[in-house]
Amino acid sequence: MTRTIGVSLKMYFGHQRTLDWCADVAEIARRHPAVRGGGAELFVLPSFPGLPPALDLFRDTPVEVGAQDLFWEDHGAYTGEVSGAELRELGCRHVEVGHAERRRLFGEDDRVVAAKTAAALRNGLIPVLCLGEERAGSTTDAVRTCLEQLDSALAAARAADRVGAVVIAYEPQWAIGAAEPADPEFIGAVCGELRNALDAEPVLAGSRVIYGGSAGPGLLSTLGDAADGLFLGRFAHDPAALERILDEVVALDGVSA
Ligand SMILES: O=C(CO)COP(=O)(O)O
Repeated sequence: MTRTIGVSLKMYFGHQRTLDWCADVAEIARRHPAVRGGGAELFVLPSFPGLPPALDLFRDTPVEVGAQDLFWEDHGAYTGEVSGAELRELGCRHVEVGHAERRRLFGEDDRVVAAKTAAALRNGLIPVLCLGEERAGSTTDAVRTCLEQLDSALAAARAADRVGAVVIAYEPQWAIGAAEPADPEFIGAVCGELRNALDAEPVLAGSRVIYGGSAGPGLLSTLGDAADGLFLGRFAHDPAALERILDEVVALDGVSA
């Protein structure tokens, strides 16, 4: 199976460090068997100014580049915003929508998330749709929250008849920025239910369910096939850590082959 491995650099790095990190990851991607053999699909989300140089640095690799946010309109008097149309024109493939930090710090609510998801799909971008419960609780509660968020996030795209493949990043909010990820069994149970929901809808064919929230080396091996991959933050800042995760993809492929 192909594993989807995404990295959001959030606002951690300055410009030069972003370029150095992308150059190191491009070098790993050019030679790593997980990427060369198609076992891992890698996408990277730098800050907006990092997009054009990152697209250049990854040009001769299969690594996809995307943005951490977009505006819900495509053109106009929206000072400071960046449209999905421009991201697509640049060559972006993915765009993140609904991250817990945007909800908490920038007041993005379900309506905004739905409008941005529709804008992504309308512009041919794959939304990396972040879903997750605020507080740790039962898997039943987590699944219910995620399914409600998924339904609400897709509402505007459905109304416009523009639903397509998405990457769902299941990110329990309480596990973001923590020392450890959520319990692998818990992750597997929630991702499994999200997978069932996606499989029930042919318009969502090709969608992926990946896990984020203090994910790092070692987690993928434990999860096995319970998730389609990982959405990484801090624990991918060292390119060597990302390489170890790609090594895990190779080992898992060996196991399931
Ligand atoms: O929010 C995340 C990815 O977007 C996860 O971040 P951390 O892995 O740093 O907790």
